[in-house]
Amino acid sequence: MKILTAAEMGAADRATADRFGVPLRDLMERAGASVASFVCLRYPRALTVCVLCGTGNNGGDGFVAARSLLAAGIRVRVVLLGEESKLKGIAADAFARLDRSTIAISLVTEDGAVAGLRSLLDGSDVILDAVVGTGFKPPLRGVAVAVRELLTEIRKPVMAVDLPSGWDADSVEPTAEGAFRADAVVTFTAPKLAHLFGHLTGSNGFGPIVVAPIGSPDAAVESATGMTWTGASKRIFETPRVIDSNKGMYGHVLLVGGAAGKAGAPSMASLAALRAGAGLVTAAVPKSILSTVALITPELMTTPLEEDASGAVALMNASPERLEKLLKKISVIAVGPGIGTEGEASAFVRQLVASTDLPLVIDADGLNAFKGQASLLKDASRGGARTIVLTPHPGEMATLLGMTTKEVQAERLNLARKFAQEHGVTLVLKGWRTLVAHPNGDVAVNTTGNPSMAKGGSGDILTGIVAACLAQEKSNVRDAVNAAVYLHGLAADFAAHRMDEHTVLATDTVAHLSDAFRYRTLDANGAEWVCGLRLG
Ligand SMILES: NC(=O)C1=CN([C@@H]2O[C@H](COP(=O)(O)OP(=O)(O)OC[C@H]3O[C@@H](n4cnc5c(N)ncnc54)[C@H](OP(=O)(O)O)[C@@H]3O)[C@@H](O)[C@H]2O)[C@@H](O)CC1
Ligand SMILES: [K+]
Repeated sequence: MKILTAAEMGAADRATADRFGVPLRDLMERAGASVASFVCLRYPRALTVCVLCGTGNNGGDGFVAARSLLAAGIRVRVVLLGEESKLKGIAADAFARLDRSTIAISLVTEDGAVAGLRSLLDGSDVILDAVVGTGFKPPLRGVAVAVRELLTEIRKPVMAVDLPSGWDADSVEPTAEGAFRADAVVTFTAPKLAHLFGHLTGSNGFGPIVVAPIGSPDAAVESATGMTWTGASKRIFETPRVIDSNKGMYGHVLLVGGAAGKAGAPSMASLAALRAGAGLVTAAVPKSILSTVALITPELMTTPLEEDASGAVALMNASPERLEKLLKKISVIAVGPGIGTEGEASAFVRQLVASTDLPLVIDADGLNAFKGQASLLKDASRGGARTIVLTPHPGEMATLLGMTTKEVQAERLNLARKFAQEHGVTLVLKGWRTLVAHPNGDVAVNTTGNPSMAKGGSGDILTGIVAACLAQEKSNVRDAVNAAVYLHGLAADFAAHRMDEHTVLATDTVAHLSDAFRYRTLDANGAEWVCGLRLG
């Protein structure tokens, strides 16, 4: 699923009309109807809905939604914010089609009249915000400002049509000064940048944002930014496995990590790789922790690595003879969890990365082994011809780039894209809205995950899931990594839903992977939930 700018959305709408013969009026009809359907699905007990409409086409969607809600047996009140004479084209037509004998319409043209809306809003079960959408550029002006202030005082759910009014559709910032509050958003055809980057819904940004199809064919939707949504890639894991499956078909993950006293990280990564569907998982860890790592689950195979004097993985493990033995029949290597930077560990990691053609996932201190030497990763990836996936958190990314974490966070999107392109790697930059930057410059934005993941072990679990997804989908690196990131956050969302977010452990996320794999993002109306956990 592509992510569009406001201009690209407008172009898609026009192309739908001009090249595919679907009148804009029909698009508006479907947009309004899909908003009404979502209200009925989300708020089945709503008896009265108030629709706040602007004078542009966003307001037009609101008029159509009002008509559809009435047809569904809901009492509807429409408030037009602005002069009726400003309505034009399809929005004016939609307004004219409202039956004033069944729908009460209020006109509000000046600030002084806004206070009078309070009882109307208080008496509604749901409020629809159809004031401005993708045609808006900040700052908000006119009566819309007073209405926004009034809404902050009213404790009724607000559902935004297309965008919460006041958000710039092209914003990649997490917050927007002066935007309407929203508990849910229904947008159309494709998400815009703000839908995936912003905290649009609820106090934490966890309310639903759904994308309703309204009749624009894929060929009419073009994006120049190369931005996509990770969730769409999860489809690759939604078809049942072939009936005569065997473990050889789902790959053999070799998890390399650990050090004396650091058995937890490789154990958790291995467990996650098994749960995420790898056919076989072997943990190669220093021999002094091998028996501890093996205890994580009996399905895990283990192989001992020699230790140096500090208890770290010794460089001799990367000799050609030892590597040949270690990597036999392996499909994906994940290196880094718990490996540390003591002793010979970093030299071992660099030697391993340089000595094999196998797909690699590099995490944690596996990444820190390349501090000041990121060009070695470029050499190893051979311009993207070989699969290397890096999974840094912002601090590890900062180390790789020789920058501060703050500088990385300020430029996440551009830095991730540039690094992936320049080094020919797939880069997973973790954090709120994890980014998956691909070697060709495309970037997928992830919308799952929550603050319960801010705990030791989360990164190790992701490493295991990425490796397992790659092992199962070796020829489809892009979808495998996007899906892994999405599934990891989704499993944590299920864990946080069932438990208090403070109490969720990284291994609880593994325990909820099954919910994540079974989850479907399409609702009964055919709308795609790009944000928010769809339950029931
Ligand atoms: N294109 C299509 O085919 C389809 C489009 N669809 C729908 O159309 C929406 C886009 O419609 P749009 O382009 O008319 O813009 P829109 O968001 O209503 O804003 C324009 C209005 O806002 C006003 N306004 C502007 N800035 C403002 C400010 N700072 N502060 C206050 N007001 C401000 C501006 O007032 P003016 O500047 O004229 O005084 C004008 O009245 C899109 O979000 C989707 O919902 C769907 O039906 C599917 C088919
Ligand atoms: K809106």
